[in-house]
Amino acid sequence: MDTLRIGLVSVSDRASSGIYQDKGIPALEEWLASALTTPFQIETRLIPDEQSIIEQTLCELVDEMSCHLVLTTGGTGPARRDVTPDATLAVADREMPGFGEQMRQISLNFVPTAILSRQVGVIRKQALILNLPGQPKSIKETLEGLKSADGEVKVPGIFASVPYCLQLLDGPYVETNPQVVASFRPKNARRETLS
Ligand SMILES: Nc1ncnc2c1ncn2[C@@H]1O[C@H](COP(=O)(O)OP(=O)(O)OP(=O)(O)O)[C@@H](O)[C@H]1O
Ligand SMILES: Nc1nc2c(c(=O)[nH]1)N[C@H]1C(S)=C(S)[C@@H](COP(=O)(O)O)O[C@H]1N2
Repeated sequence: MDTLRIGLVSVSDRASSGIYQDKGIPALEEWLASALTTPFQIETRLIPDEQSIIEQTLCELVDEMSCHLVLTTGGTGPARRDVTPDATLAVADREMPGFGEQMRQISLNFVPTAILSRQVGVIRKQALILNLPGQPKSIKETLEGLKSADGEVKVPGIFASVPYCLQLLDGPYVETNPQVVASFRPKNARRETLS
């Protein structure tokens, strides 16, 4: 069985030039380690907010590194240099509008400025590419969703739908820790695994 390959792209002028330390990739790595119960490999890239560099990086991760999933963080807002969604759309074969819609829904429970994120989800070849905002805390918020103090899910995180999406793209069978995020797939798509 093919192992899940995940590309992580932190898009930040200041982190990529060393003005501050990048917290995006560590936050993504930490969250994935807590959420995934099936094996995965990671490729990371830290780049500035330059549309051509973002496009090249996404293409390299999907076309050459054969990633099944690419998560970006940063550069989704309205500022002039925020161009991650534009780069993502430019390399997309198809849009998956539900991901952007659901992320903004979730984020509105955390910050009123959630509507300022232009984040998108797209498919390029075999890969699902998702834009997350740049605030490191938004990574957990959008992937995992909103829970009450006793752990009850109030708004499901977008990662609930990622394993089934990857399956529909003929990618590996991915399972998650339900305490972090319960992945959902229709009954006829479920497989017994030895995990
Ligand atoms: N990679 C990162 N590591 C740590 N903190 C980050 C990172 N990216 C963003 N942040 C924080 O989140 C805030 C909002 O993110 P946004 O993507 O809008 O950054 P930005 O102000 O455009 O940053 P930059 O100038 O680095 O591109 C930033 O001001 C910063 O405090
Ligand atoms: N979950 C979550 N979503 C969020 C935020 C956040 O802190 N948490 N910040 C918002 C803000 S303030 C902006 S400007 C947009 C775009 O952020 P970006 O440019 O860092 O991608 O994301 C929004 N979405």
